[in-house]
Amino acid sequence: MNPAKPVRLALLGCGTVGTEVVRLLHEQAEDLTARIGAPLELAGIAVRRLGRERGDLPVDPALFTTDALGLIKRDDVDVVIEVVGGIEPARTWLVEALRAGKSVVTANKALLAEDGGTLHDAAAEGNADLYYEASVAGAIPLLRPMRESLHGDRVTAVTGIVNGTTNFILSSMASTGAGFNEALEEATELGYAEADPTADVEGFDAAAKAAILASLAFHTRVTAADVFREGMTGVTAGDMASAKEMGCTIKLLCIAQRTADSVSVRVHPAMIPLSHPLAGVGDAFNAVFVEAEAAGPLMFYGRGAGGRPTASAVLGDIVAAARNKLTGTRAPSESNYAELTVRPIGESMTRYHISLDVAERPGVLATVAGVFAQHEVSIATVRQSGRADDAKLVIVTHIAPDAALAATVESLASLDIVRSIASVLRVEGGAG
Ligand SMILES: NC(=O)c1ccc[n+]([C@@H]2O[C@H](COP(=O)([O-])OP(=O)(O)OC[C@H]3O[C@@H](n4cnc5c(N)ncnc54)[C@H](O)[C@@H]3O)[C@@H](O)[C@H]2O)c1
Ligand SMILES: N[C@@H](CCO)C(=O)O
Ligand code: NA
Repeated sequence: MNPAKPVRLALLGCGTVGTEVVRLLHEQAEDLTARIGAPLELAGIAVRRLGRERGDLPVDPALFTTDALGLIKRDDVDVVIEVVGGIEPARTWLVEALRAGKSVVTANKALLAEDGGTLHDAAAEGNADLYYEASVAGAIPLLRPMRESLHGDRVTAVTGIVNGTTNFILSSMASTGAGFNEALEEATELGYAEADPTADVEGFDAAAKAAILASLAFHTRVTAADVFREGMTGVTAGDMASAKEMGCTIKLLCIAQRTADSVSVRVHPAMIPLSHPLAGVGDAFNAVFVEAEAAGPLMFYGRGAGGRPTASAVLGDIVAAARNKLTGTRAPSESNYAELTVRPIGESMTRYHISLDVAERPGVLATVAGVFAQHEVSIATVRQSGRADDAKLVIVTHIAPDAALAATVESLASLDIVRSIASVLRVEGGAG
């Protein structure tokens, strides 16, 4: 029997993830051929600069090029793999590939969340596959279940830890008392962080992933701009200690919820009880809970970052795209029929943990309690610790609209008996 014609790949980017894609393609070549029914062949690897030492990579140095667009346009390229990142020139490259009917495999959550619609439209125009499993939760097979297995059910909520870098930092702060900068430096050395780690610690990366997850879960286009985002750089060792006193820990959570006609999507630090399954998710691991009406609660867990774990997800998409090329079939296209409106953060129901430094005077507690009553926010617990002429109040509320909780904090800040608002953290998962 004639050997099947190879499926030819163009790899764009050869960094933390790209180098591991090259290694896995080499290490698993025989098995991949058996699974696909044809060999995979690298047609070229686009890099930013030639000549950089890549001697340890099992690949012909002649494959490297700085002309990514020229590589994409070659007739002998069937599948384009993008692991460069950023919005441009990645968007231009992928639109060119998709419109030309070439399958695309990408890990680029920033681009998918910023302008996924353009990519999906180009895929429809070129009748091409667009796969992006690696863009959310790294190695975890999460997106294909969301865009295939759960398409017969009604997903109502997706909650989880979807950024490995910040989970590594928060877990280090909670377990070893490590400082923020020290933990971020280690996460960067381990290959978890984005090229600009601000994307991780300010919540942009998690917000991008939340938008992608919400779009798939709720069959409606959600972009990064629709996601309420608060990073974790404001989380202090004091917050972590206060959480521990309450039998809690602090995680950067992504929370996407839908009602009949709308969705709300938010990313922010939150206090969760140590008994919550997400509390035990450490290091750069991710974990995502999906609530579906027929299936009930589902949990996905695994390595959310790192070159090799992420390359596993990229390879899975490459195999799927290659199989489709051989059989002339196509991945499920975008499903955005629901066209749901996006609710503002103020309508989200949550609880707050508020730490105040107040003057040590009679009536302070009554005045503070009056502010909560004024905004119709019910107080669940108050802890007070006095010092010479000032005191610390730690207040945990019952559930209330975020707008009422935020207005309460604003009113407290204007009181002269409130020296400072040391911290404000949302409380999720039945904490406190
Ligand atoms: N690192 C992870 O754990 C991880 C996990 C999931 C998704 N991702 C995503 O995968 C993508 C790549 O991430 P990474 O960690 O490998 O980043 P990286 O910075 O290690 O690698 C990106 C590579 O692209 C190259 N590059 C930049 N501009 C280029 C250009 N114009 N032409 C060719 N090459 C160019 C850079 O030189 C670099 O080698 C990003 O979108 C990232 O968000 C990363
Ligand atoms: N910087 C990202 C990489 C994985 O998407 C993270 O830490 O989760
Ligand atoms: Na994934």
